[in-house]
Amino acid sequence: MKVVTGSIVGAVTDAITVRGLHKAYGKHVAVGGVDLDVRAGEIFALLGPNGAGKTTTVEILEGFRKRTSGEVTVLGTDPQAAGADWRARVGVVLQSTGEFDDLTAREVLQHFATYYPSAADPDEIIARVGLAEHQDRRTRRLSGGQKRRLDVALGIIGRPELLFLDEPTTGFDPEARREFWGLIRELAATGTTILLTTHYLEEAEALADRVGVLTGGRLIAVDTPDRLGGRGEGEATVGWLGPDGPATESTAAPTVLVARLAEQFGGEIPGLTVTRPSLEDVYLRMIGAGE
Ligand SMILES: Nc1ncnc2c1ncn2[C@@H]1O[C@H](COP(=O)(O)OP(=O)(O)OP(=O)(O)O)[C@@H](O)[C@H]1O
Repeated sequence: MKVVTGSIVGAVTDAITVRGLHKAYGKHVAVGGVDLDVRAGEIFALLGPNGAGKTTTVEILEGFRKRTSGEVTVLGTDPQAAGADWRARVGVVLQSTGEFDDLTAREVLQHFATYYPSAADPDEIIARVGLAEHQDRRTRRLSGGQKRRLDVALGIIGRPELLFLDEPTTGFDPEARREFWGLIRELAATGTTILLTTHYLEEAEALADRVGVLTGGRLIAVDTPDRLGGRGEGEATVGWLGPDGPATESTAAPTVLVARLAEQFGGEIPGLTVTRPSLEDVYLRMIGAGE
């Protein structure tokens, strides 16, 4: 039997389709009309300040919260009405760590593997998340970062088609974060769709095919990290070391300026830099404007 994993728009299959999503907690509108498509196989990062509505949106997509109104399709099904078969196709890594205290990482994974119809080999998953050395340690004795890896392992043990990661690398050291990014890229390369929320702009830049910026319950932009907010098209800043010290100039035509400077200096321009706004620059500008 052919498994249909989402709605088909043109030639692109969508793992997630959201139209006019609203969620209110009493009088407080947490999500105020979000439209979103996440394509099958892509890594999509949802960015936004505290309280923007990311967790609410993601938990509605995961089937953990009920929406007030709007249409949501995840892997071809409305999560609010989905059953165990659908749940087995979706992996979830929540913000808070589960506590299994006296069980070892290996035992926890072996236990959770029994819940899925086609679970991965727990030993392979332990190795993939970099917990092989600590697999026989009681989980209460794992460090914060190691617990987070176990959370990720639990999210992928069922071989999900779609993986939700809520702030996956909070508390990771830089090396662990880079390793984790490698793991996420590997999962995406083998066809897993990934929706992650993060407060780390460099994480979104390193991983995401597309990013969405949510603020005040509204999605104000969706684009590739290098194009978000007109990044790459706007002015660049050219810096160099002039006779009177460091100099900078913002220009829409940096190549022309560099050529002129090269002529002035008769060759190499001392201390030359050409920079565009970082993802963080455009993100901060956007959420500032959205407030
Ligand atoms: N169960 C709830 N009851 C009432 N209000 C809630 C509830 N959950 C969230 N909210 C409110 O809804 C808004 C959106 O919260 P949400 O947790 O979705 O934001 P977030 O973008 O995930 O924030 P963070 O980055 O801090 O995790 C906030 O104003 C929050 O206070």
